[in-house]
Amino acid sequence: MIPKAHSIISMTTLTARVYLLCCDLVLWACVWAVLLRLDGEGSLDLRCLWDFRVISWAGLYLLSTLVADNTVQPFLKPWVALLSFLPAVFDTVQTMLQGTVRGFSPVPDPGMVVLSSATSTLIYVVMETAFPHGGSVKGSRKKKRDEKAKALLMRVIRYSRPDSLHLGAAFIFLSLAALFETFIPYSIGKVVDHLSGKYQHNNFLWAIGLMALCSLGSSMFSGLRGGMFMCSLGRLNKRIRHMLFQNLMKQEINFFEENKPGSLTSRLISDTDRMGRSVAMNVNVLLRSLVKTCGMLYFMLGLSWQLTLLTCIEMPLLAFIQNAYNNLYQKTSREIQDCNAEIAELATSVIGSMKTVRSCKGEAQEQRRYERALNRKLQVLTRKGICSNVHLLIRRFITVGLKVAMLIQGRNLISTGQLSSGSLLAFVFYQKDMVTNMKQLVYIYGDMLNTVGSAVKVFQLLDRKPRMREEKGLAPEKLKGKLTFEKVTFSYSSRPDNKALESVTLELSPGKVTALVGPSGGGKTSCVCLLQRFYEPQDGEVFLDGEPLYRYQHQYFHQKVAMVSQDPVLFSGSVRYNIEYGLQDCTIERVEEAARKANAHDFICKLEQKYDTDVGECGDQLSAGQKQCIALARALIRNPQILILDEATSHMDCSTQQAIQDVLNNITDQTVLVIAHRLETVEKAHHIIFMEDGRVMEEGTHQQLMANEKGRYYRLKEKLFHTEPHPRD
Ligand SMILES: Nc1ncnc2c1ncn2[C@@H]1O[C@H](COP(=O)(O)OP(=O)(O)OP(=O)(O)O)[C@@H](O)[C@H]1O
Repeated sequence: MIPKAHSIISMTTLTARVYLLCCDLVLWACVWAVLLRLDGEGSLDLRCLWDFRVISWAGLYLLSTLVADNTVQPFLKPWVALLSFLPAVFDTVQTMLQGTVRGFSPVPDPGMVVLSSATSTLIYVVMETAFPHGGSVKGSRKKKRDEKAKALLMRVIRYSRPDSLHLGAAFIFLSLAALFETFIPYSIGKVVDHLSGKYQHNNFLWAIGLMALCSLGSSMFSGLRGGMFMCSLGRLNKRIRHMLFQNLMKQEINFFEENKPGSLTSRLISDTDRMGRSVAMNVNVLLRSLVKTCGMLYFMLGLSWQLTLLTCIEMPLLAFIQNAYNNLYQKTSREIQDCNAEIAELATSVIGSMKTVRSCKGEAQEQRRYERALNRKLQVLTRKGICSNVHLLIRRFITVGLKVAMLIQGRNLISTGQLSSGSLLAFVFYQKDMVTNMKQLVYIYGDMLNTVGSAVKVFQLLDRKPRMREEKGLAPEKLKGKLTFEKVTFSYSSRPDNKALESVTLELSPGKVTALVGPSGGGKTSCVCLLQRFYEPQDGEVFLDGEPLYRYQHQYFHQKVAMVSQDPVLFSGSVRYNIEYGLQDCTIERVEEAARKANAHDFICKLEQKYDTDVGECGDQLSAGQKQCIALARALIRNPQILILDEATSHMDCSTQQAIQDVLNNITDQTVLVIAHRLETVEKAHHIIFMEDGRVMEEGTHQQLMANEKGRYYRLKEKLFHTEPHPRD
């Protein structure tokens, strides 16, 4: 409170006030001088007085934001509002009490100015005490949240900049539609007046024509406006999704391990959609409501200022209730979003691993998990429903009460001849529309801040920088392919305490086949992952031809390094598409040659549409061995300098394995790394590295390692390779 109290009496506040007062004085004087010249009396009727006050308030409000800083503004703004409206309210109430309408001066009483200052100070102090704006932790947190939401909203709007042409056209159609719509109740009132008074055919026809024109115009421009906004929404959605997907593609593998596919797809699909809606839909409704409200206010004041005043009482009450409801709504919406992401993730993971679930008899357990997730969502939805109903009830109560008061006052005005029955009917239409519009205005603001919650998640993904060292674009024409691990230590981010590799030093030479062997969990696949730059080592470095891997250009590097894994991933599409994946302008001859080398050509030719046969979702229509053959062909077609086979032949039959062995035997200048449990492959490797517990334990040729009868390789060979073929191969 102390800094606030200080701001109330500070010199800055006083200077700003004096400055604004002077500006207002100039305005009063100008209007007064114009009036004196026009009618010689210098007075206005009540409606013009209100119009003038609204305009002067808007001007002073704008000025106050320009001349004062953030600390002074919260105090200055209520003062500006009071200074502008208090004299008009005073004149209006006095007129209501006395029942006579007289001329009103645009220049307020000096006492009124003092009263405005005193009242605004008092209101400010009371409000600050009752609802601390920035003083309390909760208050400042809410303020910060709102500011953040507004900043995000502005960012969403900035993304709509390329659609400014569409949005501009939409705004023109919107204004025209709102204008025509505003005229409809007025024209209905005129029709009723012509029917109830003395009938004049021409006037009646004119009124009917006006009504028809307004309805037609409103429908036509509404349609055009809707179409334009939908088009902008579609374009914005497409842009955001594309950018998001582009950024997702750049992320390191760790990111995809930390974020489940379900929640990422939810961000990509529903959150981008919600975010887009916050702009196109809400801005559409917001602008339409704003334009309509201004137009209707003008007509309503023209029909009866007393009834307009009654209508205006409803607004702050509804706004207050809506504000409270918006906070609750935002909270529950966030919870529902989380529940949806959880449900989607659960369903995706279970459906994606149905075979495992079935073989482990996990159906009942998964059903229970899914039901629990659904129940959580149901609870939040029920809570949301109850809040919404209570909110609706209170709103109805206020609306009905004020409508009754308005009709009683309308009846009084008709009996004193101040209002025609047609005008009352028109007013009732306006009032109904006005309340709906105002509700929409308040609701839309809340909903915009609310949908911004989705924007937060989308922007978080959009702004995320991949946690990989920036590549330096190295792409030498000639690559030897010498790979070296120098004291590499690495742990996965999900298990930072478990060292998958510890101070590993090894070398893979060009023209040689190196085999990595060792017990399960020894670190063989982790080596391969580092070689592929899926992860970065915490310590040490992996070099290719003496340069750290990260220095190489991404495209270049993956063109030179090809890998076939134990469970290769095929994409839904033809066999040919899968073999030439990522290559451009690849001839069928090259595809066939690669397939022949991988011993895949024969079985492909037996397929119904040969190379054009669809392999199904993830290659489901092929056997595991056939998938490995196609993956091998995909690697060989690239003619890579470095070929990695991670138990790549484990599902292949003996003849295929033999064919692969032939490929390996014919290696001349390529660097080949194999992880295999098959004796022949390992035996024939030029160099064998034995890994255990993330460390290199032994290395050498088969003969060298077998010479040590107490060695780990010897024992492993005895244990695993005593029968041929090995069960895993
Ligand atoms: N994605 C992962 N997240 C966390 N830890 C992992 C991950 N992958 C492997 N590990 C751990 O890293 C260590 C080395 O595993 P790695 O897969 O490299 O062994 P491997 O020798 O290839 O085993 P296998 O022969 O069974 O394939 C193990 O302790 C393993 O539990």
